[in-house]
Amino acid sequence: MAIDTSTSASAAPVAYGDLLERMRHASPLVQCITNYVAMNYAANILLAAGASPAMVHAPEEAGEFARLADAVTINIGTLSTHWLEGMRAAARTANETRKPWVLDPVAHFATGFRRKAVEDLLGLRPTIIRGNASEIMALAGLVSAGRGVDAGDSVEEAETAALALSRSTHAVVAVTGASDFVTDGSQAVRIGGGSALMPRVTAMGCALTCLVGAFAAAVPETPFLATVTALACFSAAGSRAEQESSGPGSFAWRFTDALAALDARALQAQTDKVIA
Ligand SMILES: Nc1ncnc2c1ncn2[C@@H]1O[C@H](COP(=O)(O)OP(=O)(O)O)[C@@H](O)[C@H]1O
Ligand SMILES: Cc1ncsc1CCOP(=O)(O)O
Ligand SMILES: [Mg+2]
Repeated sequence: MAIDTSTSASAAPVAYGDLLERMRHASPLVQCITNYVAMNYAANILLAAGASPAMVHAPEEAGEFARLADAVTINIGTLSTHWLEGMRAAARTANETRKPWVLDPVAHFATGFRRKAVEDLLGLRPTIIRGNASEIMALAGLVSAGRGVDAGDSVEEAETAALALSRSTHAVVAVTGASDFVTDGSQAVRIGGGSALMPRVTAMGCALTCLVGAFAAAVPETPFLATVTALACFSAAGSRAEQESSGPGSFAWRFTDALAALDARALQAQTDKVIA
């Protein structure tokens, strides 16, 4: 299947900086159903970016809370039956109330329980799917080299799978890694930049999924550009944070600071450099 990047977002100049300002102005309430590993980091990343996170997953309230939220993000990283019920309830409410919801299928290929959970969640029609290359390849039915939460495949190897997955689910699909790939089934962009230290900090991808939710809420008319903008913010903050980091520990907090300090002009400069 051919991948057409000639209709990419870069064909007409996109004001990514304005989309960042819109997100900050709206400060969307994002209901993040994420894993125990990611909860604290992801909440701090959303606050740094200018959104408002709420980690609400219990089945007794997740559906009700989704009525208040501007977007929902669902991540199966530390899954249990109880959590899955909450995820389904929140996704259903998001659909009923026409709000975007984002799926992060962490290591969904690893066990039968995860595979079944993701099948159920895909049936609830996510607006956006964000995963690493191994997760996206396996979701499209290909053999992947992934074993756990970290990718074993390259983004380039996952591009065709991402396109097929987007066409079959009608979701925007984002594959992340050394460079990222985003498609809505008819257009696609690649995003470079970031830092090799990013995969050495746990929950970076999970936090990014939550930020994708924030942009999807603030830019509802185009989940594709909302996703690209969230990924571009990570690219810019990653490149900046790397400059003064001495390892994954200092990188993690410098990244939070860099995301908070990122302004429209710096984001626009980064996108001019790294989006193709
Ligand atoms: N080698 C790398 N170089 C630059 N950025 C990277 C690299 N690996 C991952 N990233 C970035 O880290 C973030 C999380 O992506 P990824 O590591 O693929 O997710 P996950 O944590 O779900 O496996 C994304 O913004 C991605 O662009
Ligand atoms: C280590 C780990 N184990 C279960 S979820 C999780 C976090 C994964 O985070 P990410 O997908 O962002 O690397
Ligand atoms: Mg992940």
